[in-house]
Amino acid sequence: MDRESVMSAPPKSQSLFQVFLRLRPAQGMASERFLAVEEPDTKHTTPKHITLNPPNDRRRAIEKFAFTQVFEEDATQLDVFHCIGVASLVECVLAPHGGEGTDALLATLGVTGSGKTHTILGSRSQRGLTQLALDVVFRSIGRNILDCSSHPTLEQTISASDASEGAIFSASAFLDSVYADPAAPLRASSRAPTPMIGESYGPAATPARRLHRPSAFPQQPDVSSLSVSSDPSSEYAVVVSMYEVYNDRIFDLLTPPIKSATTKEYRRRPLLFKSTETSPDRKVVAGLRKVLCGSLHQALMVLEAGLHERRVAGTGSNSVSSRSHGFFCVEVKKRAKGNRRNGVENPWTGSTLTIVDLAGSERARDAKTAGTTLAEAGKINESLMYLGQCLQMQSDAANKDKPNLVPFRQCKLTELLFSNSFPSASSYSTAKHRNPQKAVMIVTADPQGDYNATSQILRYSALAREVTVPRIPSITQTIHTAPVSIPAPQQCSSPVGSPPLHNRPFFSPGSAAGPYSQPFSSNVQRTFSPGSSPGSDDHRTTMEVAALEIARLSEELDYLRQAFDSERSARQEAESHLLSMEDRMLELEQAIREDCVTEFERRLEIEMSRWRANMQVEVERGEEHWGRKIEVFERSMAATATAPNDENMLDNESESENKENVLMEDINEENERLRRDNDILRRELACMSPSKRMPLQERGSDASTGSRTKGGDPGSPRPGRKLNFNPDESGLRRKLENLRVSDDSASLRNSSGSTSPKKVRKLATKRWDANADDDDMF
Ligand SMILES: Nc1ncnc2c1ncn2[C@@H]1O[C@H](COP(=O)(O)OP(=O)(O)OP(=O)(O)O)[C@@H](O)[C@H]1O
Repeated sequence: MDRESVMSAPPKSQSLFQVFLRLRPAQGMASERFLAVEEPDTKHTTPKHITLNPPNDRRRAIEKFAFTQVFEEDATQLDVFHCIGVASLVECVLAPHGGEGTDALLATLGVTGSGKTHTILGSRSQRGLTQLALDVVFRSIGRNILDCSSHPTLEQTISASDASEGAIFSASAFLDSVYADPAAPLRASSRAPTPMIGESYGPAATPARRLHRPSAFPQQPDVSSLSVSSDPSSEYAVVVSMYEVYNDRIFDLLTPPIKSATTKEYRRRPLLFKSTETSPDRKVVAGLRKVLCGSLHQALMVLEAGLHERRVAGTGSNSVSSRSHGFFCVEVKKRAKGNRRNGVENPWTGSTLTIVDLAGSERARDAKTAGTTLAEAGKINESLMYLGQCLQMQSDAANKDKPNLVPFRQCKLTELLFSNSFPSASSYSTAKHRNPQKAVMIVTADPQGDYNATSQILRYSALAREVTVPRIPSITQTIHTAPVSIPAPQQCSSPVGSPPLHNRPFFSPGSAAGPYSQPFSSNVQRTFSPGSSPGSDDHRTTMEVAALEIARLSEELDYLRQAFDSERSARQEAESHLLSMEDRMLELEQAIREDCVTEFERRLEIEMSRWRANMQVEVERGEEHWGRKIEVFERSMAATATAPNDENMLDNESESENKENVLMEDINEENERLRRDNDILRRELACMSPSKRMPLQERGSDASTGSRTKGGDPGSPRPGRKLNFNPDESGLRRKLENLRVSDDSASLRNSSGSTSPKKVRKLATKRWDANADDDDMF
């Protein structure tokens, strides 16, 4: 099956991308050039093939790649614009012959710093393919374009027909919200580095800061003479939207970031790529902000605003390196001219030209990236690896009867690029069938840049590849021939461009073990040295096998190096995340500890003050009690001294002795009880460690419950009774009652010094001094 028949075959076997190669001119100190462009053969006028000569490594295979066309260093933006057929892509979108248009995709792919952004977005003096394509779109639609200012319902009708549930804005409203006063000083055009960390925005990039309106855009190259056909019976509206894929998530570039309530940082909300109610068979980026542009100038202003929000950073490989895959979408909406039918507006249909500036693959070692930028690079490399696999598969599918499934769901980038390129199951069943999108990929390369990274990109993006194994001199030859000259690599035995070129050994289809597990097979050209004798065939074969193995291993090594880079960056990302989590945990632990200490000290202080107050009450109570005792004793002594006559003397003496005995008895009892209480208090004080004590409330209730359950008087002292520290007044009073001397002494106190004779009992006499020790306790 030749290439033409492959391309015209039904969608299942269609190659999705035309692939062009653009070489970047040398800048600064040029190192050794490893890429050579082959002269076109007689049938072609433009070069299509390049050769990659591994620098300083004669053991590595020489690779030859075929592209739709190769643009050399001197090719201008206009050359690229014309040759890749941007005008025909625009024409497909405009659908000049009626009906729905065809979606078109234009993307750049390459190593970092190889010129992708230059090609797509141009520079301060040169327009890129995006600006040129927009120019052609507006020029071609001409007067058939509808504008919000002249058609007030335009916004509303477009919004109603929009499948992506986007928010439609008129250009004037959007630009007024983004740009400062038109009279404000001018800002140079083209993107500026945005100081963003992760997905948050630093103070310099807050939405409060409005941009300065660019006064003029570059006018070169000029395409004013170029316009393509549009449908004269239709009227058009142009809707522009922009988003980026950063760390595998989609962010709208035209929606301002929102300030987070918790972190106070400005953040964008990631969007979903999904099927909606109005587009069940097609995935769309849902919820995008879209701007209705009535002129080229408005569209360029929107582009400028979106580019300002795109993530870029300076790396060791490129001073303004794109850190995300940027998508710029020009939706051309179209409807039949004329009056409404039955009062209903004619329906809008539409096709989209999507222009993609992919972030470049990079090696951490060369780019000297670290932290967030290194983690970004890991994600970029990973998504580009998946893109490479998809390109490989779709190309293999184009050359086989039984197509392989393109694994485009592995990351957001490939989902966005491929998921709508194939007819969905539902669109097979329904009559409505969209034309498959037309896609052009421009691979950019620096012929003096990073050989390994360039070779890797070319391997999976080229339309075809051939490998020439270098001839390695035999050992005998080396010994017997002196001096030894390094033989030049053999040329391919078949010219590049012949039908088998569509085979690509890298990322072999159906290889479950990964891209590096498949040895070279189909298109390795075995080369034979013309000077070798037939007798050395065995040896030569062995050497060739060894050379093949070396080539395979070096390729495997390249892949592993790349995988290692991305793994390392992922690990570093995880490690930095872990570290920040550990810091957070330490902070939390510290805060909790401080809270605990404060709470503990507060409670301790409360306990101490309660304890001090109780002690004070006890001391006062004891003093009062002994005061009364002494008073009673003094009174009784005075009564004895003032006895009226001798006859009663004996009686009085005996009565006084009895009273004294009773008093001593009471005092002894009271002493006994107070000693017990005192012991209890001492014991309690001894074990009064704040951490071991129950909360006061609990203990208070325990004590009271305990005395109730024993059925006795809660106020009567018992061995083992706990002190009640209940802070409320009634508890305190109860406790004081418990500590009262006795009923007798209470009655003594109540009668204010008049001892009642009824309560006097005769008991064995006890010596006062025998109890003197008891007093020491107070
Ligand atoms: N064809 C060209 N002619 C002149 N200058 C070029 C060309 N291609 C690239 N450059 C210059 O090379 C530098 C790097 O180019 P650019 O930023 O486009 O690289 P990139 O591939 O987009 O890198 P990254 O992936 O890191 O964003 C820029 O200064 C750019 O102006």
